[in-house]
Amino acid sequence: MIEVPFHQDSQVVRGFIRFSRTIAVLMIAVASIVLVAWWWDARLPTAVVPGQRSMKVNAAIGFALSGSALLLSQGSGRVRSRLGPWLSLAVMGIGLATLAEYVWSLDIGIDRLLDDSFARQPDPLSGRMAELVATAFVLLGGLGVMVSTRRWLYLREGLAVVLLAIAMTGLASYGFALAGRDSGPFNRVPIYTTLLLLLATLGWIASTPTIGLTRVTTADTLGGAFARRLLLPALLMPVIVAFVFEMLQSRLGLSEALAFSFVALFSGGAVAWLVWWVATLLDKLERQRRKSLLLRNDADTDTLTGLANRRAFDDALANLLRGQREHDMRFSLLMLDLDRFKSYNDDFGHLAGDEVLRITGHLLGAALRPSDLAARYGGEEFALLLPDTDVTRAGEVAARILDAFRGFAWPQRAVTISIGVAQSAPSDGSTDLIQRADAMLYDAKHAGRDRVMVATAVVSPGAVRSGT
Ligand SMILES: Nc1nc2c(ncn2[C@@H]2O[C@H](COP(=O)(O)OP(=O)(O)OP(=O)(O)O)[C@@H](O)[C@H]2O)c(=O)[nH]1
Repeated sequence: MIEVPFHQDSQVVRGFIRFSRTIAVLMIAVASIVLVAWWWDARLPTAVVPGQRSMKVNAAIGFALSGSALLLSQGSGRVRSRLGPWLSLAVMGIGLATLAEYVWSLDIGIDRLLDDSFARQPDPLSGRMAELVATAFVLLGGLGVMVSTRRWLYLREGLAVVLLAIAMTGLASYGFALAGRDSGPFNRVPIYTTLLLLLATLGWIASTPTIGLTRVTTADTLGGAFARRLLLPALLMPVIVAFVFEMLQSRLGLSEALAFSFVALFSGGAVAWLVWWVATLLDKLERQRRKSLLLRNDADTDTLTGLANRRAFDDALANLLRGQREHDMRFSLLMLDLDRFKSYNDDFGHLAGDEVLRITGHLLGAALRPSDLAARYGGEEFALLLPDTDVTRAGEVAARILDAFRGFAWPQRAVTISIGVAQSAPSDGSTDLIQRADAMLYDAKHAGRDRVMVATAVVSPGAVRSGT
C-alpha cells in the first residue's frame, strides 16, 4: 500500500509507481533478449533494429542489474532493501571497469564477460560498451544506490538530470545517425541503448513520486496539472527539432539556411502551441474554480434572507473558537428571535411572515461590520458573531439592532426582536457559548420581549445578568 501525502494526486502517484515497475520489467526483458541473442548468434542483436549497432553484453548485464534493483527498491523487507543497493553498485562497477579499460588500456576481461562463447563474435568489442554509455552506467548505478537507500536527494536529482541530458542528446543526434552522418560521441551508441537509458532514468525518478523532482508532477495542484501536461512535450522538443532539421536537409535536400528557417518557424509554432495549451488549461481551471465558488456560496447562504445559513454559522463559530484557544482572540455571540412571530403569521399569512424575515435579513446585514457574520439560525431565530468584540460593545450593537427594528416602517404592524448576548470564554466549546446566549434570549423573552439581555460574566451558571 503506497502512502500518498496530502496535496499529492493518489491516482497519479500510483501511475508513476506502475510506470516505474513496467520500466524495470522492460529493462530486464530487453537485456535478457540481447544476452540470449548474443549467446545464440552474434548477428541477431544487430538485426533487432536494422542498420543499428548492437547493445553490448556488459550494457545488457548493466540494464538487467539496474532493472532488478529498481524492482527491489519498490518492495519492503530487509533482504530486498539490502540487495537493491548492491545490485546498483554492481552497475556502477561495470561502468567504472569499462571506463578503466578505455582510459588505461587495461584488459580486465570486460570484453568477455560471460564465457568464451562471446569470443566467437565477429565484433571484437562485443562486451565493451561505448565510453559515453559506460559513464551513463556509472551515473545510473549511483542514482540506484541513492534512491534505494533514500539518501542525498539533491545529488541524486543532479545525477538524474545529467543522465536525462545524455539520453536526450543521444536521441536528438539519432537524426544525424539516420542520415549516415557522424553524430559525435553517440555514433557508437545503439538507439535502443539510448532509449532504454532514458526510460531507466525516468523509471528511477518515478519510483519515488512524492519527493524531489517528481513531487510537483504528482501534486493535485495547478502546478501539478501543468507539469504533467507540459514537461514531456518540452523535453521532447529539442529531440524533435534536431530530427526535423536533419530530415529537411538530408531527405528533402534543403540548404542549411532554409532548413534552419523552417526549424525556427517550427519551434516558434511549437512554443506558441504550448502557450495556447497552458492558457486553455488555465482558462478551464479558473472557470471550474469560479463555478465551485458559486456553488459553495449557494451552499452557505440562506435563500430567504440572504444571510449565512446554519452550516456557515457552525463553521465560522468553530473558526472563532479555534482563534480564541490559539491566540486568545475574544468574540461575542448574539442570539436573536422575532417576537410573537407566530401571531404575525396567523394574522397576515405565511407570505407576509416571509417578508418580515427578508427585512430582518436586511436590517441585520446593515447593522454589522464586514468582519461580522449574521446567520439565520433556524425559523425566526438568528445568530450574530462579532469577532474581536467584548460583551459591552456587543451589547451596544444589540441595542442598535433593537432601535433599527423599532424605527423601521413595517408593512403590516410593528415587529420587535429579543436578543441574548454572551462573550466567549477560553474554555468554551460551541454549545457552552450558544447555551449562554440562548439563556439570555430566554430571559429577554420572559422579561417582556423587545429587549437585550447581556451575560455580564462569562462563567455560565449563576452568571450576573443585566437587561437593556
Ligand atoms: N413565514 C415564515 N414563518 C416561519 C418560518 N420559519 C418559522 N416560522 C414561524 O415562526 C413561528 C415561531 O413561533 P414561536 O416559536 O411560537 O415563537 P413566537 O410566536 O415568535 O413567540 P416568541 O418567540 O415567544 O416571541 C412559527 O409560527 C413558525 O411557523 C419561515 O420561514 N417563514
